[in-house]
Amino acid sequence: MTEPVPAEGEASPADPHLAPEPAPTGAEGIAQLAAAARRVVDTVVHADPPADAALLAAKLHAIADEIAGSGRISPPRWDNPEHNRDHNPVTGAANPLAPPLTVSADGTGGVVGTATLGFPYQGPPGHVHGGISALLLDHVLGIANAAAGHRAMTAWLRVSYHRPLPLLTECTVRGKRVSSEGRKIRATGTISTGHGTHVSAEGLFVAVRPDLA
Ligand SMILES: CCCCC/C=C\C/C=C\C/C=C\C/C=C\CCCC(=O)SCCNC(=O)CCNC(=O)[C@H](O)C(C)(C)COP(=O)(O)OP(=O)(O)OC[C@H]1O[C@@H](n2cnc3c(N)ncnc32)[C@H](O)[C@@H]1OP(=O)(O)O
Repeated sequence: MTEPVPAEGEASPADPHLAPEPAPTGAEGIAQLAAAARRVVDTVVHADPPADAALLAAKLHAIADEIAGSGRISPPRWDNPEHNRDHNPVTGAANPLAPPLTVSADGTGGVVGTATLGFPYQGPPGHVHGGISALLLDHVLGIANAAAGHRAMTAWLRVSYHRPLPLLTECTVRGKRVSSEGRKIRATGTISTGHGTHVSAEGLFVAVRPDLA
C-alpha cells in the first residue's frame, strides 16, 4: 500500500516538525513533573469534594506508580550541591512543595528572591502561614551565607511578624550575612511586598565542621 501523498502545504508524516519532542530528561524533566504536581496540589486545596473523588485519587496513585517505575528519579542527595539546589523545599524547581522561590545576588552582597504564595501555604485566612515565612527566611539566610562562602546550619532563628503576609501577592525575600566570628555566622532577612516589611528574621548559623563539609 502506498502512503497518501500530502497535499501541497500539508506536512508529511516524515516532516521533522511533526517528530515528537524528545522526552525531557534530567533536571528539566523533573522540574516539569514538579510544576504539574504543584498545580495538582493547588487544585486539590481549592476543590469542593468531587463526586468521583475516589476515581480521581486512583488515577493520581496510578500516575505516581508510573513515575516511581520510570527509574528516572533518584533520591535527592543533600551532599550533592545540584540535588540540594533542585530538591530543597524553598527554591527547588524539582520539589513540588517549593513555591518555588527564585533567588539571585542582590548586588550589595546579599541575596533576593521573589515568589507568589497560593492557598497551599495559607495560615490565617487569605494570608501566608507563619511557619512558611520562617521556612523561606531560614533558607534564604542559608543561601546568603553560602553566597558569602559559608556552608552553615541554623543554630537559631528569631522571626518577627510585623503584619500579615497576603497570599497571591508577589513577595520579596531578602537575606544577608552580617558578621562572622569563627564558625558562627549571623544573618538577617526580610519578607516584603509593596506594602512594606511583613516579616523579618535574624539567625545564628554555625559553619559545617570542616570534617563534615
Ligand atoms: C553535611 C551537612 C550539610 C549542611 C548543609 C548546609 C548548607 C548547605 C549549603 C548551601 C546552602 C544553600 C542553601 C541553604 C540550604 C539549606 C538551609 C537549611 C537550613 C536548615 O534547615 S539547617 C537544619 C536545622 N538546624 C539543625 O538541624 C542544626 C542542629 N544542630 C547542630 O547540628 C549543631 O548543634 C550545630 C551544627 C548548630 C553546632 O554544632 P557543632 O558541634 O558543629 O558546633 P558547637 O556545638 O561546637 O558550636 C559552635 C559554636 O556555636 C555555638 N552554638 C551552637 N549552637 C548554638 C545555639 N543553638 N545557640 C547559640 N549558640 C550556639 C556554640 O556555643 C559554639 O560557640 P563558641 O565557639 O563561641 O563556644
